Amino acid sequence: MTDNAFLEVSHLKKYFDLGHDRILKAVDDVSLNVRKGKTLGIVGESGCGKTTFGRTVLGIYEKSGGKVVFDGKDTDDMSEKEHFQLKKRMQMIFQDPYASLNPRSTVLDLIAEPMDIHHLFKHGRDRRTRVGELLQEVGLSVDFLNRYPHEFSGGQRQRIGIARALALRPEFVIADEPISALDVSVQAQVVQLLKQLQKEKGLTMMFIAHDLSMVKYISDDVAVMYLGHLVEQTSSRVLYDRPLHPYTQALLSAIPIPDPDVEEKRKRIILSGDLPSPINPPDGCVFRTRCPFAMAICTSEKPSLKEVAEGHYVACHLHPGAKSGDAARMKQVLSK
Ligand SMILES: Nc1ncnc2c1ncn2[C@@H]1O[C@H](COP(=O)(O)OP(=O)(O)OP(=O)(O)O)[C@@H](O)[C@H]1O
Repeated sequence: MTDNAFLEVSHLKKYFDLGHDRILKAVDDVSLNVRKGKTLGIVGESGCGKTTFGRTVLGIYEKSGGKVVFDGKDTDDMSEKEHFQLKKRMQMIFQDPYASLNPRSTVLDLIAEPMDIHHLFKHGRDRRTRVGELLQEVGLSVDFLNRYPHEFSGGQRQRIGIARALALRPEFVIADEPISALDVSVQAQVVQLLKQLQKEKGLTMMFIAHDLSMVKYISDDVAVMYLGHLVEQTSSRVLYDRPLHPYTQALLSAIPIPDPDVEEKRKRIILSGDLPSPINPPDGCVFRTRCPFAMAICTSEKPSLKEVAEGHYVACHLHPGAKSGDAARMKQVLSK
């Protein structure tokens, strides 16, 4: 999709075998790229497969199909040594900092653990100095080295989680809903910190979230997922100015606007029904059962992801080459 891709994912699948002939298609045929040194936001409702996608990309889950190319190298062609190195180069920041930090370990041991696994230090003094540096990078005091996770607030714990993820100087970081467990007042601070660290270190990042306003702030590009499928991907600016997929339009129309005049005038798209089960997804387009514009073709044919404008990819039968009747119909529904 893009020339300067750091991560290239093609046709990635992750199916969970639930037994009794039941297969849950958590990620189904997702292709996308993350540009080097940029942040890709991944958005979609709870259960659409964002976390599974991130974990499968990192190799935490074994993929059921497809390809992951990291910095030009197919992960399937890597040697054991390269895989071990890869674990250093890719890191994850988790949603719930409390659950992901061992309550019996000190901050020093928690942050040093990934470095200990890779035997980075000969002397305890160097280990302490490096952890102190990391604490300062995430805005925490070096005085916290000997304290335990329960002594910290949610925002501080997430900073410890970020320091731990950065300990091995990764090139690629997946932040999986890093702010959803935090108070609204500290969410912006943590996002601001991630944005600053990403810029300073030239990190390539994937930011998984369902809060579209924060995604807009931090992401260069955004990918929208629905029921294990990628439905739209483009730059953050274009996605928010000109969303093309009806699902993206619905997600965006649900963000509250602080100005009451604008809020009153704008059209909200309310999706009917719940997210269908990924064990038994709809035939054809997976979104068709909730789509206000569904047509006959949406039942019989799965739309493929197509580039409708430069760098703007959509999987929807209304695009591209939508017949004038379809476009008019879309306008009509939107103006109701
Ligand atoms: N280990 C697993 N075994 C079986 N099913 C799973 C497993 N992990 C996830 N799933 C299922 O895969 C689907 C996608 O889940 P996933 O957690 O990836 O979605 P999500 O978009 O990240 O949601 P959330 O925002 O709630 O974390 C869901 O139906 C979920 O129940």
